Amino acid sequence: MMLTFTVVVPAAGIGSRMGAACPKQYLPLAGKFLIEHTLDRLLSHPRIAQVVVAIAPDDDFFATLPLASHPRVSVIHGGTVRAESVLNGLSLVKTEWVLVHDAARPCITHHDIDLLIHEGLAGDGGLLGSRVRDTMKRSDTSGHVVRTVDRSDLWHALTPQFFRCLELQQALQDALGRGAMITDEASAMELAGWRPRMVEGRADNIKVTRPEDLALAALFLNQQEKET
Ligand SMILES: Nc1ccn([C@@H]2O[C@H](COP(=O)(O)OP(=O)(O)OP(=O)(O)O)[C@@H](O)[C@H]2O)c(=O)n1
Ligand SMILES: C[C@](O)(CO)[C@H](O)COP(=O)(O)O
Repeated sequence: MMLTFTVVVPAAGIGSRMGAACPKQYLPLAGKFLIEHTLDRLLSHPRIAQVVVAIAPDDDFFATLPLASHPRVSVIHGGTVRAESVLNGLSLVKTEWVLVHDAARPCITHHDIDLLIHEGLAGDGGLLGSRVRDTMKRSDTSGHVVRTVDRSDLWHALTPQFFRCLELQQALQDALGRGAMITDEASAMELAGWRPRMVEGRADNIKVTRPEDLALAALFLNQQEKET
């Protein structure tokens, strides 16, 4: 019997760095809304049984999308920070393992999802990442370079991130309770003493964050279509 999973999609952000008139997940991208690309990629994966989308309490747009009535899509209200949105989403998860994937990452591929599941199941779970390619610098508060940082084991943390649901719930609750700075699920799991696996994924699995990212995401989506 093939193990299937739920994906929690945090989609309750406002996209402040995008500076658009609407939250970035609802910006047009390659013929549909950004979030529709992300959800289509997830729902078309054979091992994804359910997608739980965490939307902002005042989001009345998601309900207008055809995907809102998809039988394998559930909706819940997100929180004021991403970790709260994820935690709310986890309350609807019925599978032992859960993936968490940003709504703002539409270029995720099935191959990378398969890689993450395979590696994550062998241990405490894991996350997709891409190795840093540039020379890395640390600056001081005045914006002057302080020193060059050894990049040999530095990664960009991506999503999906993949963990046992109960362990992730506990780790997020503990981290939020301690007021810890949690920007991804792995940081909560690390704080709880787990050792998430870093799984090298595609660097085109970008998070659409700033205006210039939209054209890049369109290019990557188009390129990926040609690869299939
Ligand atoms: N309270 C929040 C904040 C963010 N997110 C989601 O987390 C993902 C990654 O966060 P980010 O790229 O930072 O999105 P925003 O918070 O919307 O962007 P910004 O920081 O520029 O406002 C996004 O899909 C976003 O919708 C969420 O569900 N709940
Ligand atoms: C989870 C994440 O995509 C990992 O890189 C990222 O932390 C989410 O974006 P944010 O700007 O940190 O909310």
